Parts: sequence; structure tokens; C-alpha cells
Amino acid sequence: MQHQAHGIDLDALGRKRQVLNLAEEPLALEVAGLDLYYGEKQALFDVNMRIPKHRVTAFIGPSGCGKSTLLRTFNRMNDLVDGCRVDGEIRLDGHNIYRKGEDVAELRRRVGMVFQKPNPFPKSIYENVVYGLRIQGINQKRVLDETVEWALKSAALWDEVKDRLHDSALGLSGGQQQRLVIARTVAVRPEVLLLDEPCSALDPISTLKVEELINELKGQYTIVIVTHNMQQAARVSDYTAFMYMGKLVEYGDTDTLFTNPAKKQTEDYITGRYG
Ligand SMILES: Nc1ncnc2c1ncn2[C@@H]1O[C@H](COP(=O)(O)OP(=O)(O)OP(=O)(O)O)[C@@H](O)[C@H]1O
Repeated sequence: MQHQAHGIDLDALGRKRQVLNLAEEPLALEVAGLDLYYGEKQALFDVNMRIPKHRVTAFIGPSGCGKSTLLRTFNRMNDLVDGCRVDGEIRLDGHNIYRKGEDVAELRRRVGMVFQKPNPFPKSIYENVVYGLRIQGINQKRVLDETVEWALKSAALWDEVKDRLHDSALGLSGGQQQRLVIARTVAVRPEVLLLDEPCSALDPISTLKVEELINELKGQYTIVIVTHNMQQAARVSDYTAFMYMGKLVEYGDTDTLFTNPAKKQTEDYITGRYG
């Protein structure tokens, strides 16, 4: 039987079929009654969701619906935006990361983030990977060397760069730079990886490599990815959240959401009727 409905042919994407049950998953993050405002303007409305541990969760939805805003609340990146205010709770391993006295630097180590445009530092490949360790005061050569090899292997970049670790990271291709940024992010051993459209600046081959990498990494990390690309969401994610105008419209197992959405708005979006 063709595994196709509502515009996305999951078999053609090479997706391994699975039916998952969110209620049975161990939790990494829990969002409870989250409202977010940029000044007077409300950007998120009463978002409630559970992000399962060691799974890939994708956020999809039309431009401006609040995907990146929601993602950025998970490591309090929105704190850096003037006039941004949050109500509600986000719990990481059960504790509210918005509580008074939260150590935000430690939170961002535990919840790492990779952005749309690769942003390696103007340093060597090696120094990019060990950057977070040096900030923590770790300088023993043996520890740094081991971390570089391990993190670059995790990011599927080691073979391509092992002979030029001390060359500038800016000499790498865009796709290599993005994998280097992923290596830099995993080097401090986060629990959660937030990926904000990590492939949008990459060519198709680099995109494929990053998608393969996401697949490899999910055994050890909880991954949340924002993507404009529904095929990408269908290829890489276990769970998908569809957002519209600051609200979480539908959220659940990716196979079900793409083949049998519960809400008309979701169906309209995934069949390309708007967006
Ligand atoms: N720094 C900011 N200051 C004010 N408003 C903002 C800011 N960032 C986002 N917004 C607004 O919040 C809403 C949600 O934006 P957000 O970037 O989260 O959406 P998105 O779904 O990620 O969009 P895209 O897919 O285009 O990146 C939009 O109306 C946007 O204009």
C-alpha cells in the first residue's frame, strides 16, 4: 500500500515507518502554559508540550508562526532580546528554567544551539571545538585532544579535517562549517541540541550529511529542529509540532501528523494550501 496522503510521500523520502506514543516517552523538556511577548506584541499563546528524551522533534509552520521563538525559550536565548517577556514554565528534568537564580550559562551548556548560518569563530578548527572547554577552564592537552577527535567524529567531520586541525575554520565549506559548529556544540556534552533551520544555508549534499548526523546523534541527545522544509521534518523527526500564529495547533508522532492529521489547519499546511 502506498504510504502517501495529504501531499507527503513518506516512503519516497526513505522514512522508516514507526508509530510512537508521546505519552509513553521519557521526558526531556516540558512546556507549561507558555506565553511570550515582544514588548506589547504577543508571539506565543499558551503553549503546552512535552519534548521526549533522545528523540528528534521538529517544529514546522508558516513564516512568523513562532517556531524560532519557541525554540529559543528552551535555553533562554530570548533573554537577550530587549522587551521580551515570558509567562509560564519550561521544565528541564523537572525544574523550571525560568525560576529565579537559574544559572543561565550552565543552562546553555546543557541545552546547546546551532543556528541557520554556520558561525564558526575565526580560529582554528581545533580551537573552535575546544572553545567551550577552555571557557570552563579545561586546558589539559590530552583532554582537549581527545575531545577534538571525539566531537569531530560525532559530527562526521573527523576524516575530512584530521590533517588540518590547526588551519582556520573559515577555510571550510559551508556544510563542513555547520558540522564543525555541531562538533563545538556537542563538545561540552549538552543534553539537548536545538537546531534552528540548520540546513537552510547548505547545498543538498551537505544537507543530507547534516540530516544523517541528526539521525546518528539522536541516540545520545534530545534534538529539537526548526525547519521550513516539510520533507526534512518528515525525514528526520520522530515527532512533529505544527504551529500557526503563535499557537501550537497539532503535535504528535510524525508519521501520523503527515499522513493523518487531526486538524484541518495542519492538513491545509502540509498539502501546501497555505503557508
Ligand atoms: N526580536 C524580535 N523582536 C520583535 N518581534 C520579534 C522578534 N523576533 C521575532 N519576532 C516576531 O515574533 C513572531 C514569531 O517570529 P519567529 O521568528 O519566532 O517565527 P518563525 O516561525 O521562526 O518564522 P521564520 O520561519 O520566518 O523564521 C513574528 O511575528 C516575529 O515578527
